[in-house]
Amino acid sequence: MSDIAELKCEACQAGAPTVTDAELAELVKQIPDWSVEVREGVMQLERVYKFKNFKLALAFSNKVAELAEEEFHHPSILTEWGKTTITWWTHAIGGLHKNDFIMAAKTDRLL
Ligand SMILES: C[C@H](O)[C@H](O)[C@H]1CNC2=NC(N)=NC(=O)C2=N1
Repeated sequence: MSDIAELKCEACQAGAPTVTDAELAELVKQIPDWSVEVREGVMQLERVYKFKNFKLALAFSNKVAELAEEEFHHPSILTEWGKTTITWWTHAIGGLHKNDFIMAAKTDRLL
């Protein structure tokens, strides 16, 4: 499979399908450091990035925020001392769209 970090997010509206189980199984292979979580019935992608202090964690959070604005797809970003937790899902469809996997792969590239 080609590198999904090279793809752009596509427009996604309510009614678009969430990824199928087969698609999920293929896509997660490209983002091995991410875990799939289910919160209140909503499937999400999550990764915790570790840093040496708060300032470095915040700098990374800000880079992710810039990426989110570029692609107009936005994560949950939790900045703490020494770590940033990024969570991707697609609010409009209450689950995972290919966009979320693209953004997870792009987030990894910001490190
Ligand atoms: C109005 C606008 O299209 C929506 O709020 C966009 C913006 N960013 C988004 N980000 C994410 N992660 N999911 C969405 O459904 C989403 N929708």
